Amino acid sequence: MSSAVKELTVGILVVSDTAAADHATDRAIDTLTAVIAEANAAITVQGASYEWLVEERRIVPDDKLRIQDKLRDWCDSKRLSLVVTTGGTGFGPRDVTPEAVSELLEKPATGLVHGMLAASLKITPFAVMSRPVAGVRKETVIITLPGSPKGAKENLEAIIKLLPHACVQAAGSDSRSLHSGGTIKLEQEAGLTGDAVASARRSPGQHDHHSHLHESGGIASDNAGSVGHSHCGHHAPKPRSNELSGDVTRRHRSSPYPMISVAEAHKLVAANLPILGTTKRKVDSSLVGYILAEDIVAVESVPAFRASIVDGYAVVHTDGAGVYPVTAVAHATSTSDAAPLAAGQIARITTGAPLPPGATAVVMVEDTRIVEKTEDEKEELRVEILASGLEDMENVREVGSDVRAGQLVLQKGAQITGVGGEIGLLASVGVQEVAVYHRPVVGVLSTGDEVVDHDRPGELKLGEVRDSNRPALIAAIRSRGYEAVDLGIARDKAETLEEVLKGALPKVDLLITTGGVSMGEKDLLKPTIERTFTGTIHFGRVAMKPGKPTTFATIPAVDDGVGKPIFSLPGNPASATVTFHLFVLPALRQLSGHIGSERYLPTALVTLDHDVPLDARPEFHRAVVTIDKGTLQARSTGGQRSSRIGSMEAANALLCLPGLTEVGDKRKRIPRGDKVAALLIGELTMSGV
Ligand SMILES: Nc1nc2c(c(=O)[nH]1)N[C@H]1C(S)=C(S)[C@@H](COP(=O)(O)OP(=O)(O)OC[C@H]3O[C@@H](n4cnc5c(N)ncnc54)[C@H](O)[C@@H]3O)O[C@H]1N2
Ligand code: MOO
Ligand SMILES: [Mg+2]
Repeated sequence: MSSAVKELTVGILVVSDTAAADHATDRAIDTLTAVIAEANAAITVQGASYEWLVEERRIVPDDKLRIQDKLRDWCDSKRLSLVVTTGGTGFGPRDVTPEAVSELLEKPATGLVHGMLAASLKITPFAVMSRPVAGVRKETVIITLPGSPKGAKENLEAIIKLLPHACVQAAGSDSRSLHSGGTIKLEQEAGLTGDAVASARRSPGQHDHHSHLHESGGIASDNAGSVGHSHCGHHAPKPRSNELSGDVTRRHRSSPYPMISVAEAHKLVAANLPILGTTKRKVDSSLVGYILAEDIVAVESVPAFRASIVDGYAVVHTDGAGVYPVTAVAHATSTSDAAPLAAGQIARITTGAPLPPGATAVVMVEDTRIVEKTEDEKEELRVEILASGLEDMENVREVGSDVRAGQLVLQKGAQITGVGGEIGLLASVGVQEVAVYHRPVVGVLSTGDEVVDHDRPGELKLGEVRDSNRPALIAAIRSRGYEAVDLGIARDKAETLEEVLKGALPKVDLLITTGGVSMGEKDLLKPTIERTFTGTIHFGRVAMKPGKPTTFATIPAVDDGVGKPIFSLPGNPASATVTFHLFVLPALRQLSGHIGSERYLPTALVTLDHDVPLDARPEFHRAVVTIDKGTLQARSTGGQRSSRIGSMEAANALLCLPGLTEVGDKRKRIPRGDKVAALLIGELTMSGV
């Protein structure tokens, strides 16, 4: 495959004892990756277009041999175009980077050193305390940057515009290190920790994420970017996934997807969902779950007439206590001209009935006594009013006293709940149709040669697995009021997957697939999304258990439609259901009009009924939360292995447990009685019921 844009591959080597001991302390990789990504716009050298591609990131201690080892690998074997080191350039006894680099350089590049120093001196006189070196080894340009992310950034920015020229020259015109866009390097290798440092390819303006295993597994606060189409004029990143060729020796041996935190994943989802349109719907029970796309004002007043609040007698309130003739009867039916009431008269009236003209209050029947009846005893002729000191309009609902015509009754963004209040309100004020946000239609696809329909008769053959993900997810989707389209099972063949996705995408607003997202050679989803559908994979690994390979991608809009979000969830059944509740449900809620933190399921602090062990990764531990004398008590559902769908049985909460890396290895369990945050995924029940 050839392309006009050639790649200049980059390695970032952080030299720091501190960062090597705890990768979480490193900020340089993110900073430098961002500088490089920003420099990517329109690089041309001798008429050819290039782009930077950060292919290696590594953290090593201040150790000359370790530094040199990496440099030899990156320059001699991997033939990267550029290596930037950061750290170890000071005067301290452990600062050895310039020495380590100098010994390996074949050609020094004093000009680059001058450029960096001159730029730094403009900012701080302390630049003289830095000892940068730069030069060429084989086809690779190497530069050393100071250790502080700020200093490293300033130095790199000072020379980055010139570096493409230096790299192209160092490589020779058709060097093997200038890869055509779209090719994958076979030599790509694992990061030092696998998780902590992974290579990523990003286009300018896109965020880059490397591991933050220490970050909380909790829910992102609502500071996501604007919601819109996924391709906002940026060109898509180059595919990172395995090739579709099926050649097992060409697959990755470490995941090319950076491990990001749950909070980062939430932000990426929120920022990359499309906006679905609005639609008009009748006010009836089918409106439950929809979110209003307009402010609603009352068409009519409630009550529409002056109405009695009680059963009793309409009176002129100034008449006071005494015996009065009953001159009329007012029932709660539609009557035209009711007979007017004069002072000294009363009229029998029922709750909700219109007050006769002239009446100014109603006395409850309990506060009256019959004085005289008709001969057949069917009607009352005279009644004694026992109550005195009545107020004007006592026991009367004035016209519009509940809601006035024209009054705002529901605001745009309000959800029509199954509790009934909103539908009742709309119905009462004469609103018969409302504009609501479209509710996403969700396609659910299982993948895997081993997966068979759950209701297939007969025994399972060796290796076969009944499809539990599809029925479980479809049930979860429908129970939340969204339409689910059952897309069946796709076999592990690139063409099949492609065909199924092509057929399904136009029919759905969001697609969920399960299986085939990890490291197996039959894990075809990521390459199919990236290569066949030119989709963008926003993340392909999340620091969480279960659900590590959770993948979120968007496929660009075709014609004048909107882009389609795809969640490729892990095949393991507990992983699929947990990640559905954690990521997909908030996405569905956002698509259907929930804004801000409302898109997330609620969380509450719950008290542990027993000790809970911690995992290395932040864990979403399935639990049953019950209300016990007003407090929330949590009990684990037992074995939490990702394959065990039984861990979701009866679960109504996911305990958000920190990873061991976050709490320090000493605290291996959270003791009984401690409170932890729990994501409430189901209804709460009373304990002992
Ligand atoms: N070398 C590595 N292997 C694995 C890693 C890793 O990081 N490196 N991650 C593991 C984790 S964590 C998970 S989770 C799984 C995810 O696997 P995939 O998403 O690729 O899913 P499959 O390989 O297709 O299947 C996994 C498992 O789930 C069963 N499955 C699949 N679909 C269904 C279904 N619809 N209903 C019921 N069960 C299903 C399937 O038979 C497998 O047993 O990868 C680990 N591997
Ligand atoms: O992340 Mo996987 O879902 O633990 O088994
Ligand atoms: Mg797999």
